[in-house]
Amino acid sequence: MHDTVHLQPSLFEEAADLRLGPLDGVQRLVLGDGAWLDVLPGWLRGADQLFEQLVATVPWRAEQREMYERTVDVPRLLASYPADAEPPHPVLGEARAALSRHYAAELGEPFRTLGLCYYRDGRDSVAWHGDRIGRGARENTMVAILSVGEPRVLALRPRSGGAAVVRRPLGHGDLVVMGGSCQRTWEHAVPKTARPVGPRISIQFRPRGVA
Ligand SMILES: O=C(O)CCC(=O)C(=O)O
Ligand SMILES: [Fe+2]
Repeated sequence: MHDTVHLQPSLFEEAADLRLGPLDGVQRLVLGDGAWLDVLPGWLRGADQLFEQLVATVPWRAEQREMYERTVDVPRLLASYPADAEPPHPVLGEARAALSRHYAAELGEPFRTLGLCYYRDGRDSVAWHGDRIGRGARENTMVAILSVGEPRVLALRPRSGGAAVVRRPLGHGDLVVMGGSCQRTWEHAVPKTARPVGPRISIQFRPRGVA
């Protein structure tokens, strides 16, 4: 008689599969009006695995808001982790620490909070906005975004108008950092799309008081 053998990846193997690369390959795109965008494709190896774990373990929140006297669903799922909260996965704590080290001199303070957005399909989106609820409305700051799952386009456009729209597909462990005056002088969005796209999770790292 044979025993059934269940082949399960060990915790060690899972941890080894998930790895952040060095940040020294980051490339800066000068957007104009004092804004810039740093990009590093594939910063996190094993990002698809992290995507699956976050889908399963994060307490996702569906929100609604009032619009023109109607209540509408916010078209994405959300989760937020304040400065003193444990991130939903240890590798995200490592990512925050690595970003804080890399940008210490330029940012002058560490990244603190985590915000997560889960775009289930092409109908999920975020409309044009700047992260201007907090200090980003008045001061230069940074918002770093790690993307896992399937790529979605992050679009950026200057508030001053003009045709210049930057479009970056982000997924599978890609990193971008919006910096300088980006939250004041530019807007960003993840547009809806009719193309068949897979699900994506965006993990945003922000300093205290930036939202
Ligand atoms: O999904 C993204 O990468 C952008 C999310 C975003 O702009 C926000 O939550 O403020
Ligand atoms: Fe934003």
